[in-house]
Amino acid sequence: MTEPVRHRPDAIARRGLILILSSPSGAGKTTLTRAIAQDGGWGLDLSISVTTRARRPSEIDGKHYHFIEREAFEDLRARDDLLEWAEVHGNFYGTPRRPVERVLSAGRDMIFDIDYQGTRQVRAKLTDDVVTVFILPPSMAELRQRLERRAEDSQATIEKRLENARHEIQRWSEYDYVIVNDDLQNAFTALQSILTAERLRRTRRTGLAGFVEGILSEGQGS
Ligand SMILES: Nc1ncnc2c1ncn2[C@@H]1O[C@H](COP(=O)(O)OP(=O)(O)OP(=O)(O)O)[C@@H](O)[C@H]1O
Ligand SMILES: Nc1nc2c(ncn2[C@@H]2O[C@H](COP(=O)(O)O)[C@@H](O)[C@H]2O)c(=O)[nH]1
Repeated sequence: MTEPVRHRPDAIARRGLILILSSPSGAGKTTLTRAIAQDGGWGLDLSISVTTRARRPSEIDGKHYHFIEREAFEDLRARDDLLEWAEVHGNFYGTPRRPVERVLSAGRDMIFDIDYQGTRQVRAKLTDDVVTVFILPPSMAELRQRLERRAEDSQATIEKRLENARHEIQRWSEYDYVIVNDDLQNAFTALQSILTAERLRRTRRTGLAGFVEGILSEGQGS
């Protein structure tokens, strides 16, 4: 008896995607971004931004951000080395272009933690391959508590970020998905579900036609 043919669904080729998380400061996007990127099972590359903001005590240069001077930021912009950039809370932030191009051309996925201005720019450039998620806090009071408990910014910076949060929260409707980060584990599960579903999208799976042909050709011409 001949062995039944076993097609391998995990080998179906697909285009890489960019998963963008945005939120007001303190809603938890960095926590969620890092949790899913550090879980090797998800095979996500994390985009490391450049910023002119001062490093927080817990941050490591090259891991959390590339901390650079304003002049170096202007040089990157002038050379078109940034995929997108924005001024947020009085500092400049940008996504280095080359790592993104490398990851996408290898058919892998990348996760970004960027604001709504950057999200608009990336979406305009890479329309089909961008999935956007907005993280909401359960309340303004909880947002304040999280920023104060995190204790990484001065009180003046926290007040400024809370003021900006009211403006940023109003961008929620520009996003494909919205997660309310009340319980962290629930929010993480929701994020994993979004990634799983988006990876299964027919339009992104360039190898699907070949896979179907393989199934249909079984037993033909033998
Ligand atoms: N569901 C949650 N419940 C309670 N605390 C949380 C939850 N999610 C995140 N936090 C905590 O809230 C704080 C802010 O989270 P995080 O730094 O991820 O926010 P952020 O949106 O990335 O903010 P920023 O834009 O300022 O970097 C952190 O101390 C984090 O541990
Ligand atoms: N447009 C971009 N926004 C970015 C980028 N990297 C981070 N950010 C956003 O800035 C604020 C503040 O971040 P923080 O680390 O200082 O708290 C937050 O909304 C980030 O998402 C970027 O490369 N481009």
